Amino acid sequence: MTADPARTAHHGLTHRPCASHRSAAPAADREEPELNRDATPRRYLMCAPTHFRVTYSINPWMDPSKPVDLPLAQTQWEDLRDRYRSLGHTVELLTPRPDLPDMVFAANGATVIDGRVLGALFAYRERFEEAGAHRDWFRENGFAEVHEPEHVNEGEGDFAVTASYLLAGRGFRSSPLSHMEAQEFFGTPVIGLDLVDPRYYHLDTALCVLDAAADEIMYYPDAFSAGSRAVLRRLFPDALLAREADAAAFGLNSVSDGRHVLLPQGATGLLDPLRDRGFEPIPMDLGELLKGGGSVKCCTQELRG
Ligand SMILES: CN(C)C(=N)NCCC[C@H](N)C(=O)O
Repeated sequence: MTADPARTAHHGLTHRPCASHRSAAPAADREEPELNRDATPRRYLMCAPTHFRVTYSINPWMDPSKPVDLPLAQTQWEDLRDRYRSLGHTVELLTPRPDLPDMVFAANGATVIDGRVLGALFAYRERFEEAGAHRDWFRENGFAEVHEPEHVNEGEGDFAVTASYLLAGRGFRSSPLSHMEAQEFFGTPVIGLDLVDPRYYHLDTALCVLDAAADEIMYYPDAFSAGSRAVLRRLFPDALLAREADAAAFGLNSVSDGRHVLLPQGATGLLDPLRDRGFEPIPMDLGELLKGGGSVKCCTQELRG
């Protein structure tokens, strides 16, 4: 495989001191990173895992032979919801449906920018009806413009919003045609990114927006084609690059409010790099939801504007 210069030159992290360098310093000399980031209040849409189960497999993480501990899934999900609220964010709730076991992954149901809603069209029959439940929720909750899409897109699973771009994944779920549809609808330049590893089947398993206003992201380079990696390097030269172990722990499936980064607890290698940039990482245990192939971000749809 061709070496990726951004990755090899910095031990997996671009333009920041490596975590292991910091911890090697004597305690007295160690500089504590400054927390210089501002959180902005967010509004999120979530759906309780009341009917969550793994009875089919539509991604490599789902194994129907592994039982889900539903009470534990519920507790983990409530911890996430309560954490958002304790940080000052608003959490809206979508009513779970017994026939839609993946509905807890609310990020996939739509993409909202400036109060305008681009609905989802799911790739798999098993999730098809979630899209209508989302659209109904938006209509009932005062969102005037709700677009029913023509092309397959799995909401924020494959769309990530920064100030300058709508980053759009393709390869496993969302159709490239949905990228043009989103660009037309939102009037935001879409950057299409090819996902090449089935474990990272949605963009939000491989890339996370840390500070939308500053176009600051983190991502796992190997989840993308060579051309898409080049595009990401060009547009985001200061991005935090995640290592394999943290990507495999779903570390890119995180949610940032500009200061706090709620991330799956197994992604320990991201903690120091995030702190070095002035973020406050908050590890969350969503182990039961991981059995469905999702974590923090998958459970969280952001209602922008
Ligand atoms: C962002 N990710 C990864 C998500 N936003 N969603 C998780 C979807 C999981 C579901 N079983 C599926 O395979 O569709």
